[in-house]
Amino acid sequence: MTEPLIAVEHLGIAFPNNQVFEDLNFKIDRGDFVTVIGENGVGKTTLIRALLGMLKPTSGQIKYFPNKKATKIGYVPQFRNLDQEYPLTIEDFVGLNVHGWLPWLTKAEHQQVRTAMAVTNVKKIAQRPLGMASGGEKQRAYLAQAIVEQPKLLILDESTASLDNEMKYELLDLVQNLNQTSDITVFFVTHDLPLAKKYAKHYLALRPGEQQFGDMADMSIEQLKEVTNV
Ligand SMILES: Nc1ncnc2c1ncn2[C@@H]1O[C@H](COP(=O)(O)OP(=O)(O)OP(=O)(O)O)[C@@H](O)[C@H]1O
Repeated sequence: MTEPLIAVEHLGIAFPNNQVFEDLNFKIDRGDFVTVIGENGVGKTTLIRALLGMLKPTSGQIKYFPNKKATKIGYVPQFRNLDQEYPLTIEDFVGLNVHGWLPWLTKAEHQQVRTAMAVTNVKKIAQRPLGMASGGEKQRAYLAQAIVEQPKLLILDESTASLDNEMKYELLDLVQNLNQTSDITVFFVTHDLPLAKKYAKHYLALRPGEQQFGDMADMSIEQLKEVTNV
């Protein structure tokens, strides 16, 4: 049996007076494209924070293969409009996620930034201040920033919410391309079931106190709705 990228085993997470997860179990295989669906407040963001190592489980564990350090994670947040005055260019913004030894970017690191911009289709607008970019361009810049250090896992946290249809599909086409060509495993949190159905290979449906993990091919959109509604 091949090793997964991440295994979540008997995970429990509790806040004061709120047990979000009690016994959550699933695996993310290398190369997978997993969508996470569930009602508001069921714990999707909490799960992301735990995967990123920002929240300590109250029980159970998250195992990273071969180890946590080698399992670099890129993160694309939900779209929020940045101020037009936001001064950094798209190229500067993507470069923020390069953590080299020197305080400035080396030639190789500049090349890394250019590669990330090329595959996310923002290279032509590299010198545009990020605040002046359109919604879709901003999300593509976030995607470029998330992949610039070649993560193994890319987490999309409702990254397509508030984008219009064309931009949503454009962003997810790029993500699918990265998934298929660059050894990037995708963990996509969304409320958009048609989008999840089109791109994901597996789904993780969260409900209070239970979860269901399965093949997306086996599920219709109606069935996806059923497994997430309480
Ligand atoms: N730091 C915290 N302290 C206390 N309770 C919290 C904290 N963070 C989240 N919660 C609670 O944990 C539960 C899960 O929240 P979470 O944000 O993970 O849900 P979600 O599925 O991402 O929701 P949404 O779809 O609305 O984004 C909620 O009841 C929330 O109020």
